Amino acid sequence: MRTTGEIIRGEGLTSERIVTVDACVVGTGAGGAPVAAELAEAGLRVAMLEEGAWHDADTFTARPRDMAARLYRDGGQSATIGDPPIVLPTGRGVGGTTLINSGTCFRTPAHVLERWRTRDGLAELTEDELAPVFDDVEETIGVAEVPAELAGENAAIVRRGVEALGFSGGYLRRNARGCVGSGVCAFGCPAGAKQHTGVTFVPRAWDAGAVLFTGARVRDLVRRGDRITEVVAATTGGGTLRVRADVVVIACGAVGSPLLLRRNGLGTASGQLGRNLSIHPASAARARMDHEVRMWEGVPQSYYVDEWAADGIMLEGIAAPPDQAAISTPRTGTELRDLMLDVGRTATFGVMVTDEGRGAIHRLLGQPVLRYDLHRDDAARFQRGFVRLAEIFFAAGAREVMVPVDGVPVLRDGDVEPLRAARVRPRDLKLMAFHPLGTARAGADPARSVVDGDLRVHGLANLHVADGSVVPSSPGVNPQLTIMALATRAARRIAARG
Ligand SMILES: Cc1cc2nc3c(=O)[nH]c(=O)nc-3n(C[C@H](O)[C@H](O)[C@H](O)COP(=O)(O)OP(=O)(O)OC[C@H]3O[C@@H](n4cnc5c(N)ncnc54)[C@H](O)[C@@H]3O)c2cc1C
Repeated sequence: MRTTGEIIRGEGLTSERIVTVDACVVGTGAGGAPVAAELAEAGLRVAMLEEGAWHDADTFTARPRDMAARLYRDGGQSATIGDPPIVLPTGRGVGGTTLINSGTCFRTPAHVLERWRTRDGLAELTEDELAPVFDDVEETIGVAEVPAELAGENAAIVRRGVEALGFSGGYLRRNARGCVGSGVCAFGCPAGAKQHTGVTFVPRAWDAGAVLFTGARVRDLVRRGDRITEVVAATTGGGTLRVRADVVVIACGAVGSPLLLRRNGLGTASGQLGRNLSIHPASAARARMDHEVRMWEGVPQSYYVDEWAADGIMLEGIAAPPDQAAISTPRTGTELRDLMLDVGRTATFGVMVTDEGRGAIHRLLGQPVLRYDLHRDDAARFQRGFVRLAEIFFAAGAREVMVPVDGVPVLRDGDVEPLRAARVRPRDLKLMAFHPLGTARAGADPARSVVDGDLRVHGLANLHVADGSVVPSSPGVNPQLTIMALATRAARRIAARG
């Protein structure tokens, strides 16, 4: 497989350019790139349009403050408004958010597929139907379990606690061939190990003749009857790119796709476009240990605890280099200074919740606005998750545990009662989220969903959406494999229809 192919950069497109292809795929993240690869390999002439740039791994500095501005939309500062406000970063570049994600890979759980079949009428999404698709996706992106020696002491601490208490946990499966544990997955893998879609599916598409346009922000979708005839993008060079195609696939992510469709008056019939936003809200607790942890050494997200997955609570590794840890620690002044002086002996671990709450996406003054209020049942899940995580840390020998919950003191001497007894409201929590989903959800009923089971927009013959926005409900696990599998399956169905 090639690692580079034909890139037409938007900076060089300063006037109008018209391109005619069989298929136009907008966005090169977890959804778009697999579609482009599949359609090109099926013999279609494919154009990939990506708003962001192509980034070579050898330009990645491993310094969060350099890389966030380069690889994230809005420098990683995007957030929801609501109770509480939640930081919700996404990637921008060839590879989309897979370029800066942690590389964790879970298949869609069976009970989630069952829900999509019964609630959403997606009868064909069975484990048997999807198993070969997952196999193919995992082979393309090189999914394998993290070896213990790369997992780092941060994960080893939690593993010791989990084993002492008899809970269920394990090393995560990830897409990082030749990982050396650089510890900065979220800021562009400097070893080039992470197998994001820009270095896996995009080269597959290139090998089959596809062309990639970068710096091309799609704004308009020209409609004739029930078909989209032209995709129009503004280029970074100030030009206009017009792509005429028989098949159009929108894969701008769960924020970008509903906004693009709504701007063009498409997919709005059910009233569901832009609604049903789920985000898997997440947070992290810190533990001060008596020994050196150096949490930034090894794979930051290498271990998980799924003992309470049925209750919608997953614990997953999260760790950061010291500068990033300083930014993300919800403390100030001398308290922050003291914590940072001890950062070498600090362990962190995350709590992620399968959310009941749902948000919505709007556009205001040209900017996306995400409204999301944490459901009180989800606040209770965080409380239960933090109690369990604190118990795990104490079982592993933690001196003290800090949870990002207003009003809860630092926990000491193995005593989690101050946290268990607290009345935790949504506004008391400091949260982040990494998995926007559901804003153009798939379903059999056009009155309740935006796309059908083949990810085609209801009522339109050749317009598809293939990204996180089509995921019908919060899957409870990190979603990249789900998105890649749904996109791959949809592309195969498009190609088979001819
Ligand atoms: C820090 C972080 C860590 C994560 N870790 C994991 C993990 O370990 N495992 C996991 O499963 N998931 C993880 N995720 C989430 C996962 O990466 C995303 O769910 C997934 O990439 C979403 O895929 P997508 O196709 O919906 O969107 P994206 O991957 O975001 O791709 C959308 C692409 O469309 C482009 N685009 C947008 N608008 C336009 C436009 N108008 N014109 C042209 N192009 C456009 C964007 O620039 C972007 O490249 C993580 C996310 C973050 C932020």
